[in-house]
This record gives sequence, structure tokens and C-alpha cells, in this order.
Amino acid sequence: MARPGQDRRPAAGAQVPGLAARQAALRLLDAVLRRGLPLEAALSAATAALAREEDRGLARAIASEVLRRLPDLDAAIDGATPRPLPADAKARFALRIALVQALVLRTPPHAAIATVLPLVDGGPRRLVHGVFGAVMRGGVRLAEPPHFPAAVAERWTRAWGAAAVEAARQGLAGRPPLDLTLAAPDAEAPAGTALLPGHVRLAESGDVATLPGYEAGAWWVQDLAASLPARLLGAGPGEALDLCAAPGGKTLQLAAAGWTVTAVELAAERLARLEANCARTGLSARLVAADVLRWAPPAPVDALLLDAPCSASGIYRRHPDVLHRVRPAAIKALAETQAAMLARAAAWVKPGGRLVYAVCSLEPEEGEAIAAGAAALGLATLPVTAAELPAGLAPDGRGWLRVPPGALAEQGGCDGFFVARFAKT
Ligand SMILES: C[S@@+](CC[C@H](N)C(=O)[O-])C[C@H]1O[C@@H](n2cnc3c(N)ncnc32)[C@H](O)[C@@H]1O
Repeated sequence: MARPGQDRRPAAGAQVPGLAARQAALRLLDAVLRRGLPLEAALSAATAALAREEDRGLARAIASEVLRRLPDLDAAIDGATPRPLPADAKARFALRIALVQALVLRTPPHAAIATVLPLVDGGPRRLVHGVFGAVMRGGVRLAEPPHFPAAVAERWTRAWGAAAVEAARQGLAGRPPLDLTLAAPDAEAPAGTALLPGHVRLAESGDVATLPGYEAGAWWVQDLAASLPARLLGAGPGEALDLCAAPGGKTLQLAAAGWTVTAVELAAERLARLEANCARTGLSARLVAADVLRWAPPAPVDALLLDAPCSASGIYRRHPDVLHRVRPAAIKALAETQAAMLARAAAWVKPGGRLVYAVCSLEPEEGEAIAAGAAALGLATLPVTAAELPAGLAPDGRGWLRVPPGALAEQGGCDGFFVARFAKT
């Protein structure tokens, strides 16, 4: 590794190999951390200039790994600077990208810094070079498992306790397992562990399209916790509404369980994914592109699933960007939308019919607080029972299901969720 002061710049105009992928990683981090966009939503614009799939993958891997390890990377940077760099300083972004490569992604240190220095050309090159060298010479090792951002750790400790938050850190350490939901109990599927009937868990994900049963549409990828809301609605026959339905894991479950499903979704491109998923699995649903806050069904239904748009803080293992984007003001605004959706949905269920409310959120404001308003809408809790859940999960004292951070850690973990089931009175 070149020492600080030995800054060997390529000739003006020369392109450093691998630079374009790091520039794209910087754009991705800027989109998430400065503009609050989801990583997935920023991907196509941030990587548009990259011709090779390999480079797009590298840019995404660097950005994801920075987001997974951000507090620990920043602690290493702050430990090597006399005065902390501002949170949004380009030098800090460049150092995060260089250090995550050298310390996590096994990029040789000289290559990690050489591909990052051009990001700060005309700016604090010497500083970035010097801090990188100091961290590497200091033999810093990043915490394993990684730490949550302080605001998230505080929020979740207040809601779910320190032990749950500590267990949840494991979810940031490695790749989560891959969960499959089977279209039928005897569907063709790869060998794995079943934590519930109709479920298979694989330790490795790899290319899902090559796994047995994929071509035949015998299963779809869906986290174990995400499969619980549709399971808890029970089996048809009857008319079921799936509100906020795309990409459609729960629509497919409802169709496979014998319901005649109408799936309602606002985002046209996401509805197209739902349509493709129906085509691959041979399961059918009536698809409606509409805003649940404006649309209404022609007649009340027997069963309704509302998987409301939410902070998605429960999916932090696969999408660590949520840890940095979700702020109290956004949670409050989402909770208002969720309450408005539940109020409309409650009116669309026949007396005696069932309604399941679900969010992949670890924020009580989006879960328990919304369910607490259901009684005023003519919805009586139909308590979830332990027998309906995988071993290790249990309903709370009100008969609702809270899947807290760190749940099922010993079995490989699962997404954080809230699910409540009601009967229309
Ligand atoms: C949590 S995701 C749904 C996941 C889906 N139920 C599944 O199992 O695959 C929430 C969905 O709600 C959609 N959405 C957000 N606001 C909406 C609205 N006002 N009306 C209908 N859909 C909406 C989003 O586009 C997103 O696809």
C-alpha cells in the first residue's frame, strides 16, 4: 500500500480500472443516505453508466456492505481523524467505500484506495489517503456482528428490549437463509428445513431459477414471517381481497388456499411482477391497478388481507438501507396512511368475514397502535394461536402476532413483522 504522501496519481485523463463501479457505489450511497431513497429504487439510475453486469453487482455489493456496517466504519474513520468529518462529507463517503472493500470485501488495500481516490479529485485526496492508511496500519477490525445505528438501537431497545436488539445484530452478520413457500404440500422443491407445513428453508440462495421446481412454478421465494399473514387468513372457498398486493407472495398463497382473489396494487410496474408470478405458478387472481385510498370493491368479501405500505424496517437483513432511511416523521406519516387504509378495508368485509392486517415493520406505531384502533371499526380480534405459528414464535397477550427483531435467530432468523387477525362484527 502506498503511504500517505506517496499519492501516485494516474496521468490526467487516464481511467483507473474499476473506478466506474466505485463512482456508482458513491451515487447509490448518496441516494440512500442523503436523499432517503431505497437502495433498490436508486439502482437503475446509479448504475446506468456501467455496461457490465459484474460492475453493477460490485457497485451494489459495496453500497450494501457499507449500509450494513455504517456505524462501525464511521467509528473506524472517527478514530483516525483529529476532528470528526461531517456526516455528509465526500471524504467520509470515499473512506467508507475504501474501507469496506479492504476490511470486508477482501479487496487488496492498494486497490481499495487507488479506486477511491479519484472520487475526491480536486478535493481532500491527501486526507482520505492519510486516514485510510492510519486505519489500515492500526489493524482495525470491524465489529462482528455489526452494530445498528444508535437511533435504531435506541428505538428498538425501547420497544422490544436490549436482548432482542442484541440477537437481531446477528441478522446483519451474514446472508439470511432463503425461504420458499410451496404452492401445494407435495410440490416439487429443493431439500431443506421445514419450519411450517408448505415451507422450505435453504441455507444458501444461489441462482433460484436453477432450483428444482422453479420452472414448474411449484414454489416462490418469501420470508417465513411474510408467509404468516396469508396463512392466518385461512383457506377458501370464497371471495378474498388482497390489498397492496405486489409482488404477490401473499396473493399466490391465497389463490393456492382456494380463495377467489382480487389483488389491488397502486404501482403498475409492481403489478406487472405480480402478473408474471401468477403466470409462472399457474395460480390466478383478478388484478386491479388502483389506489386503496380511492378504490372500493363492488361488494363486501369473505376475507381481506391488508399488507399495508410501511417503513419496512423488519426487512433490514436483506435491505440494510432501511436502517438509515426510516425516521420518526416518516413512521408517523405511514401510520396515518395505515389507519386510513384499515378504516376503508374494514367496511369491505361481510359480517362474520375475516380481515388480517400486516406490516413488515418493527415499529409499534405501525403495528400494535393501528390494531388498537380496529375495535372502533367493527373488527373483533380473532386471536392467533401458538399452534398456527412456527416453534419459537408466540402471540402476545391480545392475540396479535409480533415477530420482534432477532426472532428465530437460532434457526437463521426471519423478517420482523406485525400481524393481527379480526372478525367483522
Ligand atoms: C408491503 S408491500 C406489499 C407486499 C405484497 N403484499 C406481497 O406479499 O408481495 C406494499 C405494497 O403496497 C403498495 N401500495 C402503496 N400504497 C398503495 C395504495 N395507496 N394503494 C394500493 N397499493 C399501494 C406498494 O406499491 C407495495 O407494492
